[in-house]
Amino acid sequence: MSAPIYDRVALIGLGLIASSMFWAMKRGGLAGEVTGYARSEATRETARRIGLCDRVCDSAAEAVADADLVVLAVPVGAMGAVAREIAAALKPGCTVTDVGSVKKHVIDAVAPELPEGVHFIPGHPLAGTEHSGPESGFAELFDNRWCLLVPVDCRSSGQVARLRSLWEGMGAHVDEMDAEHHDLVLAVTSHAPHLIAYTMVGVADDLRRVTDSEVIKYSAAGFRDFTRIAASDPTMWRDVFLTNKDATLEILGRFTEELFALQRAIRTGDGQHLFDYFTRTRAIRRGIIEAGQDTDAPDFGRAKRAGK
Ligand SMILES: NC(=O)c1ccc[n+]([C@@H]2O[C@H](COP(=O)([O-])OP(=O)(O)OC[C@H]3O[C@@H](n4cnc5c(N)ncnc54)[C@H](O)[C@@H]3O)[C@@H](O)[C@H]2O)c1
Ligand SMILES: O=C(O)C(=O)C[C@]1(C(=O)O)C=C[C@@H](O)C=C1
Repeated sequence: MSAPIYDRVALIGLGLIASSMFWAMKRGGLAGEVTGYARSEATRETARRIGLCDRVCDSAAEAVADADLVVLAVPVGAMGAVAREIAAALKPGCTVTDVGSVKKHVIDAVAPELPEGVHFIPGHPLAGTEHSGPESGFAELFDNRWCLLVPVDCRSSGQVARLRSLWEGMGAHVDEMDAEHHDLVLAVTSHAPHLIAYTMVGVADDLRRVTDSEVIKYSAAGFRDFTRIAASDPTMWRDVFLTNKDATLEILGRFTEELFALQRAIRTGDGQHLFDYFTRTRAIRRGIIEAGQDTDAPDFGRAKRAGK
């Protein structure tokens, strides 16, 4: 096994993403000692019991002391407070990154808290599940998934390359993007879809109560996916919507317009509108597969190697 990319890594927040990073770093021999901290005593106890982290500390400052890489893996709304808590204990020249689902808010909240000379490189792995907490992580979570890095300071380019190697070592494909673009893209691909899933499950639940039918029991595959997504962590998603407000509202506005147009087509019996719309969306899915852009598709690796 080659030398670790970082001698010392600190994970702040010990939930799904941090625990998956820990197991993935251990799998690849990517980090020397990994320390960890979570705000709740119960989470720290669980982490110690399952061997999550080489050392679980009772304060964030203790966890980051001497770390070459500090990973903020807490809900987006808590990032600023955590940065303030660790700032004085950071090793000069270390890198601080985060894994938050929203980037502009995290940059605005974290960057002003960090001392001069610390490299702040925001990040976001596009991988997750509906589970949360220290016991939900697994080493394979990032395999063949994207991780977006959002560099904010050109003086950090050497450290960006190093962080990129860490994510690649954990199995991810890495791209760089600016924060505003990230937040708009994610509003389309992740945030609005989550809100729609939450809403559909709420609607089905209301219906069940009203009609006493078995809406959820007999749900088909598509709706089952909605219920899985709607089981995601309420704190995390509350924070996502509150901190990516503008982009999410923009996408939801467009979504509502399209929905009304489809609703009208159904009411007026405009089958042509429905057929054309579904033909267009089917072509989009097929185009994604042909371009080798679906990381779940079996031939993704081949398409990437062919430079698509
Ligand atoms: N779950 C996903 O699918 C997913 C995917 C990519 C990125 N993310 C992002 O990763 C981050 C972590 O998400 P997760 O799914 O691992 O969450 P999680 O709920 O599994 O874990 C969050 C951890 O943070 C701790 N925590 C909360 N507030 C804290 C504070 N003030 N100080 C210290 N610790 C604190 C909690 O105790 C918990 O251990 C979030 O910002 C989220 O947006 C999540
Ligand atoms: O698979 C899931 O459960 C997810 O919702 C993961 C998912 C996503 O929307 O794709 C959720 C939030 C993240 O910020 C990144 C990934």
